[in-house]
Amino acid sequence: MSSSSITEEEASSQSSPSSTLRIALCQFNVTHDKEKNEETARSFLERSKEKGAIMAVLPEIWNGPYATTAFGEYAETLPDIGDDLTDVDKSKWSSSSASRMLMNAAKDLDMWIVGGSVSERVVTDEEDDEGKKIEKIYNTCLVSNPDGCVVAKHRKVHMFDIDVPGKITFFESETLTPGSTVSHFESPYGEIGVGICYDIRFAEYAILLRQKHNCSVLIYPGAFNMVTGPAHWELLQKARAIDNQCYVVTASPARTEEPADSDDETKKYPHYTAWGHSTVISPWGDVVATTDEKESIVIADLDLTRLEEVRRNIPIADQRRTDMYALEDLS
Ligand SMILES: NC(=O)CCC(=O)C(=O)O
Repeated sequence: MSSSSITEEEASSQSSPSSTLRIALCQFNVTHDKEKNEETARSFLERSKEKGAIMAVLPEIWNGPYATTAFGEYAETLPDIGDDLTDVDKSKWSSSSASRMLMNAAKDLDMWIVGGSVSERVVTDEEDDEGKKIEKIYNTCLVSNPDGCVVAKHRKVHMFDIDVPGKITFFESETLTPGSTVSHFESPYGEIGVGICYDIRFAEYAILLRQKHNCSVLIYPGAFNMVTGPAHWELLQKARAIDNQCYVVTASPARTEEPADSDDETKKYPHYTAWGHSTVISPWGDVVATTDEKESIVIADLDLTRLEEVRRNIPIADQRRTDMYALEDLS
């Protein structure tokens, strides 16, 4: 045997995805204090590592308030796919403390991090009537591999623009621009798809991740609310899991109550009450792990052999009537 030969065990681990993925969902209180939020996120990531997680997921908009009027103030210039910590000081995103925290944590802790989302500022080449460059703000998720390198960057595709009179009105598109990529990344656990919160309502997006990009896990950092959370959060996760015979993973901020003190700095932006309940659903539609509204780290072991079993038992992928209907990836 030559010295470059590999054992059968090594060969099988190279040719097929690893079969169990321990994932941690970091559900924590998000405050108005950016620095404090970064410290909290880092400490939840460290605790996830201590619990044996290989991958950790943060919530949607974890570095500041989830409010259309706050997105601009908290926005940062973010790295792109392929960027890592080499020469960060010379990079245009060097002032992004959120990105630095995520990439450093991934490297220090030797973990995959699906970095929830933060608001991203992009200065375009377009100019307004006064010749000033037009800026766009996106709701963006960065995924870092254990080398601290960005392997996916998802800009929320579907804007959370809803009006349920007397209950909840929210228009992300007042300040945010939608992205236009179907986002996924390769990992030792197979291809993993990424969406953000409201994206989970769109079956077509998840179907593309499964059918065109062969994803086994769909991850949605999210922040549902007290109206749609109890009604739709778990059902939507189950629907996407069953439609696509994939694991579906969500991570939400913990629920914080509206502060009573009207002089408080925290009154600067309207309060958004998150539903919480970060969850993992299996390809069969079972709840693998979940929590309530309080701070917690949800740990789940994703058995990837279960995917093959469910797909073999109910072979919808082969039974699809592609002579009757089709879904195209136009992105
Ligand atoms: N942050 C969001 O996209 C919220 C989505 C939501 O609550 C919904 O009902 O959908």
